[in-house]
Amino acid sequence: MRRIALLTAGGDTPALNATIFGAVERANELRVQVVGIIKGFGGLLDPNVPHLRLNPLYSTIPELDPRCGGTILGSSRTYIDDSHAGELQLVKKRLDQLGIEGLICIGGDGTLNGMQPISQFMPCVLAPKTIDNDLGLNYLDEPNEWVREVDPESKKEKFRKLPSKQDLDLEDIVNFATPGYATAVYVCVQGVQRIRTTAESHRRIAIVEVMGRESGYLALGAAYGQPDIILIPEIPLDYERFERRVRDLYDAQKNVVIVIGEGLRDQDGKRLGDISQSVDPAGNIIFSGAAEVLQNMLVDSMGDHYFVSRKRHEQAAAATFTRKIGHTQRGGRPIRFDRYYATQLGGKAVDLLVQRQNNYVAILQWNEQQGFHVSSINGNALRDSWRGIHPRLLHPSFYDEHRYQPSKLGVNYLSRIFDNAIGSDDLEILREDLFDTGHLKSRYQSVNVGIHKHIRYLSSGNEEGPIDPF
Ligand SMILES: Nc1ncnc2c1ncn2[C@@H]1O[C@H](COP(=O)(O)OP(=O)(O)OP(=O)(O)O)[C@@H](O)[C@H]1O
Ligand SMILES: O=P(O)(O)OC[C@H]1O[C@](O)(CO)[C@@H](O)[C@@H]1O
Repeated sequence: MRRIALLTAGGDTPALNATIFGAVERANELRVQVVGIIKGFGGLLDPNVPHLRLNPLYSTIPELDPRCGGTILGSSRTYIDDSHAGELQLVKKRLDQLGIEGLICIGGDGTLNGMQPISQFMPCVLAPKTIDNDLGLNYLDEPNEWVREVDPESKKEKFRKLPSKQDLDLEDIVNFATPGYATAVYVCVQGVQRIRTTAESHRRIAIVEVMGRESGYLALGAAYGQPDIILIPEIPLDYERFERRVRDLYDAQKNVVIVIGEGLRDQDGKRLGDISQSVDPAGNIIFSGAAEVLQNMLVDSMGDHYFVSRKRHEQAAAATFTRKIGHTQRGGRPIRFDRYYATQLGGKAVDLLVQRQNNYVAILQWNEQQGFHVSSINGNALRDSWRGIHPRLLHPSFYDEHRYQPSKLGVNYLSRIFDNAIGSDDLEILREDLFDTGHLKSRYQSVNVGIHKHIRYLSSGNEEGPIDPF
């Protein structure tokens, strides 16, 4: 393979540039040219196909820094409709015009779905990324535990995961952790710790919402910040029991810190934050505040009287507050775990592609004997009976729903990832860089400005035949 393309799709993560870097460095060694496609699958749907050379003369462009968060290629959730034959034909034609022989998509479960139709006409490999840590399987048989149902009201097709049929063994997990997850947890933990001391001082109940639309991995990881209660999307909220626990904790310690995953559901399976019906281009529902809904429930059921009787607050509303860690989870410098394994997974994706392992996924595995190591799996192994790929849900054995905390196995899982996740340079950068006086004197230099100068468009080449971007 002489020339490959690479794109990043879905929500960004702090480790995307590290994955791109790993892929480009490996391509340099193998003398493979790498073309970056701008803004995910959207770049392939755009008739101009904005793209850039990532390694002219087999040397990586200086703008590609594995220590910088985000993606220099930009990302989108633009949907390629494979039922629209003409759309796929256009994508094929455009990739052919660029002389592309294989495609690496860096993304999560959605991106792997989006890659499927393209892999019908061109070798494709997925390099994993997602802060949600939901790309992969708890065990190989898991795709067979999804069932298809038709919603009686909307008549729309829905997929539901049946209860796990298998106990979990950490060594069975397919893709133990995904680049982006560790840094996002690092940010959540710092957020929870900072919220705690102010909740303590002001005798308040804090509800901290973290991302993870389907899966509770981020909420579970936030346990390092020692919240009192963790609520995850996989376990429907038993409100009465939860409220009793909140009262007990508040009586004892005059403050409570609660972490909730944004996709938290009630007993009827309805998501608390799902109060708007809007969806993004990938079809994901845009959530609008599970934390606020939970706060309102506490305000209503505990009432002002509860807080007044304890001489702590005049009103329940003033005694409770919500904070979303929000997009800070997705941004900034990746910590060592992410940098190191993202780079390796990028390199592995190039190896798989040049070996023409079509529709393969580069994965990060863990076992007692080897520790973490990169490996691969055929994308078909992640597909259900209807050929769809689903987000990996947090296995119930990772969570102790009675204590609202990680279970023993959950602690074991997290400690494999986080025991050694931070490098000394991650700490040193704080001391050296955060209060650099230079930051006060110079404006932020966006990498987009430099990258923009490299971007080329298909329309500037010969539309009829292959163009040579190199
Ligand atoms: N079922 C699907 N079929 C075709 N394309 C899909 C499908 N699901 C998602 N995609 C496309 O894949 C891309 C990424 O999807 P999505 O936004 O769900 O993110 P992701 O890859 O799951 O990563 P993350 O969860 O970290 O955001 C989008 O461009 C989206 O349109
Ligand atoms: O950046 P957006 O489009 O608001 O997406 C937010 C979503 O992206 C993710 O970070 C990754 O899919 C989710 O955890 C979150 O729900």
